[in-house]
Amino acid sequence: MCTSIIFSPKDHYFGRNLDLDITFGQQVVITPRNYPFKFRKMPSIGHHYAIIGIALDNNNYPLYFDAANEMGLGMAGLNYPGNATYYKEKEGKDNIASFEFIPWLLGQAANIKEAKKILSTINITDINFSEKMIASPLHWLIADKTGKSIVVETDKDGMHIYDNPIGCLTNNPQFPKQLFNLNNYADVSAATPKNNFSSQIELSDYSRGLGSRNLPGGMDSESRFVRATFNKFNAPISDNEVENVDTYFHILHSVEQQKGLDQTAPDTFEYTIYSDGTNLDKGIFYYTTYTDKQIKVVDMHKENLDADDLIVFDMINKPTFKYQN
Ligand SMILES: C[C@H](CCC(=O)NCCS(=O)(=O)O)[C@H]1CC[C@H]2[C@@H]3[C@H](O)C[C@@H]4C[C@H](O)CC[C@]4(C)[C@H]3C[C@H](O)[C@]12C
Repeated sequence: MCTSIIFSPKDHYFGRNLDLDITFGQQVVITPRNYPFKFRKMPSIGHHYAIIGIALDNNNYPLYFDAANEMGLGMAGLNYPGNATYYKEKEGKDNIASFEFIPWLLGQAANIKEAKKILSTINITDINFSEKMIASPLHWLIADKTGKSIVVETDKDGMHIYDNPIGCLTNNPQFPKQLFNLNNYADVSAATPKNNFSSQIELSDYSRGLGSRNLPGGMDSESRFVRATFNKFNAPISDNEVENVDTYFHILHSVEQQKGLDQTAPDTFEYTIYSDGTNLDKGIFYYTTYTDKQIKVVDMHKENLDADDLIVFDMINKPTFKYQN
């Protein structure tokens, strides 16, 4: 499972937890403006917005999991099994394979308004990247530096583009159902609850935190959707980049999956491989990994964004301890 959010305390931070039971050898990849993006059914784009994010560098082709461009538009693909449907090529449409969707949109759109325009002519096709790497069933959270976000789901009945009023996405079920489910948690609060149970019974607030007792704690996607949304909307807001980045990671880590809790096969467990976030206003990319919670930083503007070759950084995974004696 995965969780993606946009958090807007002052600047806007967009990214995700990537939860899986296998790792692909992903890296931090910057695609500079003059890297030629090739598409299976559309003409190449020789000049485009620069992009930073996590990708699998497959023979010099960036297969992005999540990314943001230099204009402050971000996009993440999350598993959507059983629902995601990709279509046959359609005449008169821009036929884009699911693995090309992130480069196509982030290469050309500066914000949600422009993304919606591009989306109106897209047909997401069922073309596989290769025989070994078949199309993944995904849906996408897309957000910009105004704090707005949308969700794109390609279901059996066609493509849906939903405005996302809460800036959060996990996995199944469909986004409108996830949003509706929040109604069940209207009584969850950061404050000490009042006794609405009965005025005839005396109840005591024997512990702090009783207002959030009914937050769902599971690893499942509905629980993470509710928890991430509650935690985000109750998070402190600061003027300070370091404090805001720190809070952003607290939100993502509050829904992270510890190894051993989500079994996918005998002796195999899904876990949060990495958490990342881009400051959409400044083009600064931050990440942590399961084994190294120290926040790592890659500033896209410190690189030559007019280059034509991918710029790749290995993810730092080594646990860091600060010994005090
Ligand atoms: C599995 C990842 C999503 C994480 C997630 O939602 N996990 C939940 C698993 S589950 O529901 O609980 O089973 C997705 C996100 C981006 C995906 C990758 C990107 O789309 C890039 C390529 C696309 C190729 O078609 C397949 C390999 C791949 C390299 C994808 C592998 C995998 O499907 C990724 C890594």
